[in-house]
Amino acid sequence: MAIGRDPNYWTNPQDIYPERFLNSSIDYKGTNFEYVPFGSGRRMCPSMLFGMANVRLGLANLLFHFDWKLPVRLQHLDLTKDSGISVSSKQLLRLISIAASN
Ligand code: HEM
Repeated sequence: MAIGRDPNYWTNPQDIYPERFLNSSIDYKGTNFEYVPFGSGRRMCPSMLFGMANVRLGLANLLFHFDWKLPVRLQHLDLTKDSGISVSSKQLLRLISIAASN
């Protein structure tokens, strides 16, 4: 089981529910061991800040320039995991982009 999906620490861990992080004290910086996207301790990712800046910059640009829709209902997304060294989805996540009018 992936650390970030342990039901001992997360309510409905398989659900897509980003709001779970609102008003939560859990962050990604390596001291909350139920959520360690960059690892923790002396071997944790040395590029955490660079990585976060790039994720935020890319995401902000995509959200600024496009409106996004799912082709299926959120509940119908197939979240089956692929096997491998890191967690990824077996099915591609397909989205519909609509040029924003800003
Ligand atoms: C969002 C982007 C990134 C994520 C989620 C991420 C995540 C991780 C994770 C989980 C580890 C293993 C930590 C551990 O063993 O405890 C790691 C290690 C590492 N990452 Fe990243 N990383 C990201 C971006 C980057 C970038 C952009 C670079 C380089 C420019 C980088 C360089 C490294 C290096 C060199 C290590 C090995 C550190 C060591 O073993 O001492 N990472 N990263």
